[in-house]
Amino acid sequence: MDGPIVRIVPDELHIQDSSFYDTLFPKAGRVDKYDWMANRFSSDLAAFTTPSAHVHMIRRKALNPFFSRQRILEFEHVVREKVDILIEHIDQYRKTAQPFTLSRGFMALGGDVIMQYCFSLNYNHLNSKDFETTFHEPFVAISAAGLLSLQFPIIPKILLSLPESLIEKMEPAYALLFRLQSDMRKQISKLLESPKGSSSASAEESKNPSVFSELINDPELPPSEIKLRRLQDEAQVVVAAGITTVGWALSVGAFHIINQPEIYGRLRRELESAIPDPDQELSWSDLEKLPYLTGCIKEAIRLSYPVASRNPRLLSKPLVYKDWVIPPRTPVSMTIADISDDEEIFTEHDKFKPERWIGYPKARDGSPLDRYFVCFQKGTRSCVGTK
Ligand code: HEM
Repeated sequence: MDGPIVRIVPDELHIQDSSFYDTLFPKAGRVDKYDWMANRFSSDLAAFTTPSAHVHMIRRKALNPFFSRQRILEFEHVVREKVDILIEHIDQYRKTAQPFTLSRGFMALGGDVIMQYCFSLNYNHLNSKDFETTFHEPFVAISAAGLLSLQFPIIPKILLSLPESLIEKMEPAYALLFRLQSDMRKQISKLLESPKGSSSASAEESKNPSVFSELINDPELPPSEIKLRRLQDEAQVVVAAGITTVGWALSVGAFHIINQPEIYGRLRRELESAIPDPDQELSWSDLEKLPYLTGCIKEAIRLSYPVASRNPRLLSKPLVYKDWVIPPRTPVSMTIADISDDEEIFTEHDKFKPERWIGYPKARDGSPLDRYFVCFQKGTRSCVGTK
């Protein structure tokens, strides 16, 4: 097994060449996913799992407005409220000199923010004792089951036919997942039953309408797309995709910053000079202009390896790679970690080096380093939650 192209399973090729990423994940044109992989998380009707580029486009178009920069900025005050709760708890641990697991705090934060945004529901994981309750365990259990389901697609079907109480005994982490699914079902059913154009009672309670209360009223979505099962799949994927990625990136970033006094000191100095009065908050629009903070965020995401699996794509046109021409619709994959770990691009790739992102850095091949920041993937099927 040598060279940049490897046939990793009988019908799939894998390419290891960072400069080819933009070609396999283009910004336009028909890019299908591999249908063999669609149902491994038992949510085959979500935009993320949809194999067909055409159906994906319909689903993605409906999701995009909720994740625009403007919409996220309007929600900033809620994120701050939740962050303040986390900080209060950390302060208590500090005062009482009690150890605690910071990564659990970040998972709780991610869960509370995303459930509030998507459903106007407050799961209040941030106030569970020692952040005991988070979505971390159920989503890890789903990911592990997903690997098995990929090879044995019968498994999710069998699991889904068993009583929930039995599955909970086999894997207790599923208890929280079932609660989440049941809440989503109830919430979506309530929204579906409410007259078109009106928002649900729970959405009214919130200062912000929720993603799903609006999605259901999207006039451009065909009726077949506004069905309970389909919306439940979408909700589960949005929640799963957002919580563990963000929670883990924050944990990895905090680990490196806390353990390296030089990095901690430089970040602190940048923040202190930008926020001379700690009672005067700086908005996200101002924070994102701070170069060292931005470098820390990018390194945290790069080194958290958010999506570690390979990502096969099927393109409708022949793919030309060096001397090879790959026939249309051949599943071809690349893996984000291969690019994030490419020593030719990120020297000392395993080191947390925020300064590598400062200024307008270039990779050795002369392209902007940002070209190789592929943690959100690229092109038509890249992450919807980048803002
Ligand atoms: C550090 C943060 C995050 C990273 C690094 C990340 C990374 C990714 C990647 C690599 C994909 C493509 C996966 C694939 O196709 O196999 C993806 C898709 C997706 N992400 Fe994220 N994500 C992050 C945060 C979020 C957040 C906060 C949300 C929403 C609350 C979100 C929602 C989604 C959705 C819905 C998709 C599917 C998009 C589609 O197929 O059109 N992600 N993400």
